[in-house]
Amino acid sequence: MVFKPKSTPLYLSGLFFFRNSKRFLRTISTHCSAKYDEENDSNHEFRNQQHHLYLYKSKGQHLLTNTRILDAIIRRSNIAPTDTVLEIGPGTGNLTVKLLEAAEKVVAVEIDRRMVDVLHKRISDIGLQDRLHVICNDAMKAEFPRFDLVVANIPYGISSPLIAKLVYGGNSFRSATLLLQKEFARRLLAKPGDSEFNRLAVNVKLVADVEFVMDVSKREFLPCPKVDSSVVIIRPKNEIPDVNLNEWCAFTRTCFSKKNKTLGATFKQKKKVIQLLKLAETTCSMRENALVGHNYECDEYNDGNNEEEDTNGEDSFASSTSDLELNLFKEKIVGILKKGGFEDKRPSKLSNEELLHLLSLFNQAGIYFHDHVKPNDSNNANVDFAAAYVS
Ligand SMILES: C[S@@+](CC[C@H](N)C(=O)[O-])C[C@H]1O[C@@H](n2cnc3c(N)ncnc32)[C@H](O)[C@@H]1O
Repeated sequence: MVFKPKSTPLYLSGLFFFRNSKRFLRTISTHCSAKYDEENDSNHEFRNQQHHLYLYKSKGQHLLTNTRILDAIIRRSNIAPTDTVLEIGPGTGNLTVKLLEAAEKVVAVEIDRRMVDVLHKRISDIGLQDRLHVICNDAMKAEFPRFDLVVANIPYGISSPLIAKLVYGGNSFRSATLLLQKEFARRLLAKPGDSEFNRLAVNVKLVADVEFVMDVSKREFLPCPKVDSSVVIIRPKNEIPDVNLNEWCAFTRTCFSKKNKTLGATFKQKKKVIQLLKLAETTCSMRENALVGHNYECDEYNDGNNEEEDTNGEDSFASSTSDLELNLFKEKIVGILKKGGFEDKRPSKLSNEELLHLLSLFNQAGIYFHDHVKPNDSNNANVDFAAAYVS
């Protein structure tokens, strides 16, 4: 039987309706004319003309409408009836309704006030408003209350910083089931030696395990995006290696700055040698000051992670440093790489254990990558999670 769309306009609530038939979904999608109005809208908005609802591409507003997939996400998330679930980007609430059926409470963080209004109305209509707490804010700025799990179809534009915020931001939770752009999910799941292996995977793997759940076709969203998606589950590890996380993130940033170059080539660059020498001297003087009880402020130094900001400081530092000093320091670096057998290795082929070993060799030799390393700074209390992600 072929579904024939009614000629009457589809109301906003049409975006809530679930159908298992893909044919129906495609028909709905065409019929509701959530269309990409490129001629009239240079801001690339999707425009639902009948309902005056604009779905912003820039906010990643692609609503997941297939019940079968929503149910599979809920099933794989292992939600207990006592759980508080954090949902980032609830939109009109297709997933939120199902989360509320499975969990005790849902905390939803949504940036778009119009979506929040629609969500409140929808959840009140089914009488579940007491168990929903909505925070109308940017998920990257919001402070998350306590939660047990994350389950979300997130806006893909914030995938990297959001994952860094979750796994490095000091929250304690069991797992995060996330719908991500397929290519991004592949990068997150990549292993050493895979062509997609990168710093994001390395940083996430240090503190969490990532499991692939399923691919989701772009046809399951309204309006249809250009890319396919995948669901993954991220589970924070119970035990993480004893390493300063800020130091680790700065180290992997250096190693993967040219991920297909050998570590020897990366570390021998003059700019890198100057940067590390400056950090080594800073750290050394910080330690000396700490020993005599001084309070030190490092405002005059950059964090070593922003290469552009570093340039000025390094120029003046370089001009006050002799070539001999620089060469000696470069030899020290190369000696460490050789000692560990890393000089000809490429970072994209190294396991986290190997990278941790190299970092410990550097640190033992007084070479640091993050400029706030203090003698006993091992509790990682203030991890700069923003430094952990790759844009
Ligand atoms: C892909 S849609 C998902 C909607 C809904 N969860 C679903 O599956 O149908 C992403 C949602 O995230 C919201 N959003 C976009 N950027 C955000 C941000 N920085 N913080 C919080 N929410 C955001 C959008 O307004 C949109 O409602």
